Amino acid sequence: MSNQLVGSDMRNKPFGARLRAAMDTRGPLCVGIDPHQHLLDAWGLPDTAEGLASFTYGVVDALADRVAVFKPQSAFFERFGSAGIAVLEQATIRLRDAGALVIIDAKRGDIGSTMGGYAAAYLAEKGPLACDALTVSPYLGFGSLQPAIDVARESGAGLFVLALTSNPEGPQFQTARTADGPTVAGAVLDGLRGLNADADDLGSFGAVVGATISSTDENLDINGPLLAPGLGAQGGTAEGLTKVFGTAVRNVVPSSSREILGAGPTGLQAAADRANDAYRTVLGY
Ligand SMILES: O=c1ccn([C@@H]2O[C@H](COP(=O)(O)O)[C@@H](O)[C@H]2O)c(=O)[nH]1
Repeated sequence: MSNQLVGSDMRNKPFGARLRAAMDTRGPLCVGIDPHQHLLDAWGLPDTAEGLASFTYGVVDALADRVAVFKPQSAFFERFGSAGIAVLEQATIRLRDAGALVIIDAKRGDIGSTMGGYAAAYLAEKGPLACDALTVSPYLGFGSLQPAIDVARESGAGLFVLALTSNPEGPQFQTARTADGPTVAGAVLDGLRGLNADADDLGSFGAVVGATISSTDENLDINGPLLAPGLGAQGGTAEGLTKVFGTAVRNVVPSSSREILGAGPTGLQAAADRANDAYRTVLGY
């Protein structure tokens, strides 16, 4: 597989352009790296920072040059304190060096001045956990994300803002109406549409929309990527993506963690290739 698609020649392009190029070349699959305790057990690894490292680097070595996008789940690295964060840091560097894109799933969200701290850690070009994109939470107000938006624009990174999450509790807040009329999710999508208005093909500011939501009346045409977790273990299917995303389906980044990781170290490549083929067909790659 080629390492060139998002390699050094593309690092100066905005996240959206790099994402489109990576998905065009390697297929749309995003592999979630979620080292659950039960998966460490299943892989015959101890529930320690060393076990975490073997698991994570096993995924990196098997898939870094054949999958376009990876989404490490920060919670499972934080579980091991600084030693776990060091593994996340190393894995991110190795994946990016192999030409893959890394979305760190940390769902950060705070008052604007504090968002600047998160942006410096994850989104600034030389940040200690510099990645291609970060998941963020808009529940302190869409405007509270501005410092992260500013840093992302400057460094060419991207953001994925929670809109319609895959968990059954999500609608309690996300489908509630704001004082201005749209739902909370609708207001998030409107904000993203504005941020991506000038982007050529795919903007760098995406939404998280679960593959499990079955359908929505919200307008998902935001000229930006739509990160779709919830596939496999949570019940979402490749075929169901067309129903959820309609005309925006080509901008979907289908993300699957346990379904792929559960194949074990020797089954990873076949599981990823199988999933990628299924998503290629449905998303039109
Ligand atoms: O709405 C959301 C947002 C994020 N996630 C995260 O994605 C993975 C899903 O893991 P699976 O094993 O493929 O179910 C996990 O890290 C979640 O925190 C989500 O599921 N839904």
